[in-house]
Amino acid sequence: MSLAATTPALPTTGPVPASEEVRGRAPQQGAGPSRPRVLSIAGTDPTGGAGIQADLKAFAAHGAYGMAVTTALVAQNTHGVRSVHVPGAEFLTEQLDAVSDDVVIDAVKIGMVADEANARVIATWLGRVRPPFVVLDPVMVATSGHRLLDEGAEQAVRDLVALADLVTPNLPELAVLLGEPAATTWPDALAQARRLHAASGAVVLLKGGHLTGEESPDALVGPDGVTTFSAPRVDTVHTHGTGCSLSAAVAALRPRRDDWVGAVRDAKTWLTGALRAGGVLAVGTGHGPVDHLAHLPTLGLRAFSEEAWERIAGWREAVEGMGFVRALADGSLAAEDFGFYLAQDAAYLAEYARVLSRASLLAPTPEARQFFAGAAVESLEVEQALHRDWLGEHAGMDRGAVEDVDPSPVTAAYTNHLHAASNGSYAETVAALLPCYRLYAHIGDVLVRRAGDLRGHLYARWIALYGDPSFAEATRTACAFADEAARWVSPAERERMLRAFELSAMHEYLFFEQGLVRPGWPVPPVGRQAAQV
Ligand SMILES: Nc1ncnc2c1ncn2[C@@H]1O[C@H](COP(=O)(O)OP(=O)(O)OP(=O)(O)O)[C@@H](O)[C@H]1O
Ligand SMILES: Cc1ncc(COP(=O)(O)O)c(N)n1
Repeated sequence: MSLAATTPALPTTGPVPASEEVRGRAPQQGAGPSRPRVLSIAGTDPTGGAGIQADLKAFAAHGAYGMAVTTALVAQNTHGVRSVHVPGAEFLTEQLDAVSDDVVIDAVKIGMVADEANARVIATWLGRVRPPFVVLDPVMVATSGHRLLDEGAEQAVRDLVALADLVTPNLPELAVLLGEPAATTWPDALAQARRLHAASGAVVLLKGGHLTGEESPDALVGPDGVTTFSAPRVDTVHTHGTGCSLSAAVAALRPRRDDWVGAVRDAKTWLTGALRAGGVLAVGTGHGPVDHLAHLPTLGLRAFSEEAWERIAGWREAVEGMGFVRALADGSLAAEDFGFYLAQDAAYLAEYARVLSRASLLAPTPEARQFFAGAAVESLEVEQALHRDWLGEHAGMDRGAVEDVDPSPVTAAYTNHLHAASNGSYAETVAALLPCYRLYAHIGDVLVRRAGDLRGHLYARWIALYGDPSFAEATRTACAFADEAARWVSPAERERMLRAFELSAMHEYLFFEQGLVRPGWPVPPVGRQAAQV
């Protein structure tokens, strides 16, 4: 999202915040409340995409404490509105007073008011209880075409606009508020928004969702001019409740931002992500909702390492069944093939250690930093040295040649993937590193099982190393760190983690495979027949 034209910050309009003293109580001392307390005054949507239900999700998504007063009960779903029940002005007053007699309200968002009597109640309440930030979404007609505001109540909503700090009309609503025909171009809509601001004093957030084009622009029009917010138009039919969600997000953000520009910029960035993720929510068969929580970790998901392990079931089976692993288990693997494999493993571990170091650098806790730094040292010092000793002393390779061995294209592709993942987040880095632990520990088990009695086995020491309980323990720790990292990422990042894990598993397969299939690649010199290793 870019700011196409930026003007200086719009000042906060509206009278002085309601303080606790106004309500006859001692002001709070010390630290302020941990979250903004934000109220939605709106209608309902039992399918959860619009109205109060959407507002509460948008509040929560922005870390606000959400409250809600109901103007109307709406029987609706993703296809449209079936009927509307308005409990009435008296009950609305009781709800509003019940909240404001008890709770300090840091911001209020007003959506569907339903009828003139409700609008008048809200206007009276605002005159008495004036939250510091008042956002009005002048809901009139649902996307489905159903009226959500009585005909004849339009003047009452115009009066509410004059009491609001921010009003968020779409193009048809803007036209109704001005008593003019709807604008069909963005410049015409901006001119109308200027007129509404001049007539009402409220800052206008003009929404361009109803236009067509590559972008879905919005604009703040206030005393200091126009600030345009441009975001890519998401190709989706799931736009139910976007207006509700945007205005609620702005109300939730405003107490923690310096001005409306800051609040709208962040709310719009969030909404674009929520629109992108809405398609896979699978709520209803009509115009579905956006995913209000697209950016948040999902606490209910399974452990990452379990889900990832299941995802690679195919690769796992393929590795278990491959000729290289079978030959290693029954001892029939040619020394030359084993030598090539070990030399590539040494080349791989040198890079693997660098990515482990990067994981240590990115790790959020001392325990994780220590684990990955330790693993990097181990990779470099122990495993590489072991490989060199084995190759030099047992597999008959020249020690210098092993140290200099170039990574094969397969090895290079694997380590390039690891380095690329480590340019992402800590979570992605750990996810990419994990298959090396997990698959090796697994293959170690498979080898130990298949080889049976290791006495006299040509590759006994190697098999014993990977079947070692301490390696299994390190694998469990690495999984635990990956699971912990995954708890705090958004669904999109979790998907990147899974993809990184899956790609590493695929590279593991190819890495084993090159032990037997390596057409035309430079093979390090292997002189003598391997002694038992
Ligand atoms: N397809 C889209 N891609 C990106 N942003 C969109 C899209 N559709 C709407 N928006 C954005 O969603 C917000 C709401 O815009 P819109 O003009 O649709 O308001 P609305 O008609 O009041 O919404 P609602 O659908 O809830 O009635 C604006 O920020 C708008 O730019
Ligand atoms: C209670 C309520 N408030 C607002 C809307 C508008 O949302 P949309 O235009 O996306 O249907 C709605 N459908 N229901």
